[in-house]
Amino acid sequence: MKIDGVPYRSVWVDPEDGWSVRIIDQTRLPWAVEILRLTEEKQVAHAIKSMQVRGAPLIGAVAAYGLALALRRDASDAALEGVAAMLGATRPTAINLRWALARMLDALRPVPEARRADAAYAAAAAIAEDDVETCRAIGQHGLPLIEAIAARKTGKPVNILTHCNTGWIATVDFGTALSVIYQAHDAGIPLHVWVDETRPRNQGSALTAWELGKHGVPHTVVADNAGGHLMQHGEVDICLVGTDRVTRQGDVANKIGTYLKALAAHDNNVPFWVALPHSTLDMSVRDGVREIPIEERDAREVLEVTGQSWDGRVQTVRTAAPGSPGLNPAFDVTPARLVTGLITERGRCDATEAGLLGLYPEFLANVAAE
Ligand SMILES: CSC[C@H]1O[C@H](OP(=O)(O)O)[C@H](O)[C@@H]1O
Repeated sequence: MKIDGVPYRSVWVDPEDGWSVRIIDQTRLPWAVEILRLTEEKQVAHAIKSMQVRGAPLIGAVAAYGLALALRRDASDAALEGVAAMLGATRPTAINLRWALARMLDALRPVPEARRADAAYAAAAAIAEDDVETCRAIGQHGLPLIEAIAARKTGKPVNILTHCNTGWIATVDFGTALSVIYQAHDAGIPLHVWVDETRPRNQGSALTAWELGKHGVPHTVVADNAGGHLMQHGEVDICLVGTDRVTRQGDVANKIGTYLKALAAHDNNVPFWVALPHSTLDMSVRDGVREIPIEERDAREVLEVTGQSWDGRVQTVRTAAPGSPGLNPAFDVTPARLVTGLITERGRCDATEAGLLGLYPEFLANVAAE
């Protein structure tokens, strides 16, 4: 996607040296576009843990490049396995991280050490390119949903509510739920996006609002707790969100607060659609509420907030009463019964095992083997 007319991806190999890895530091957005140069796997691990890069598909792609960086220095079996395990432990909920590292290990274990680094860069690039094409396709398969609503609204904008950030900076490019929004906007469909601020890290107000503004998409930032009210008053035509892991029965792990939005949507008969690439599927898990590990982040993210002061300085201030403890679960799980449907790169389906197997029959073998 473009930043002020200049095309960017959210991760890339530096063309100057051909091996270091470039990322946009998302903790500096929307106040500054700062490009970081990563040269070793520890920097990649920090970037993922600190959310300099975040977003389920993106952290998988960046971890893949982190493994390639490590293998430049040490391509031994021990290094391969050890660095993959270290990077895989950075964040527990998004299955894309494990998916990408498993794909890298499958590709690299058979390769002789002398050729492993080159093979790792090729495998990481393949993951990145797969994500770009996958996210583009997600947008295409979601577009008919917006077109159908637009047809009923006779020229009035389609009102879409989204949670967290599922845009091009949550993926290698295009995004997932936002890929649908971008394609509908670019197709000339009048639309408006309610952007959940998405406490506590404000991925909505800081990242989604920034992305949509750069692309000229009409939007309004709202408090997370406003969504139910908007739905009660007919101000939301559809909810479109991303996900960090979808289980075999269609349960959806996503940013904390998604479950509450889904409950409000269900109560107000608002369609609740979830966009995901194949790398977000976890067919090894059935009951998401019981089985998906929920990342618990530093409570300071809840007790404090980072923003820009009137004199332009980016500061972090405490908003909670001094001395009060906090709790910071970063994700929740929306049961499949609250999900209207899933939008994937292969098409749309019900949030059910049958729906997913219809789009991904290759997983049938796994299920049958159980
Ligand atoms: C395109 S999926 C993005 C997904 O990841 C986000 O989590 P985080 O910002 O903590 O990495 C959020 O759950 C989004 O829906």
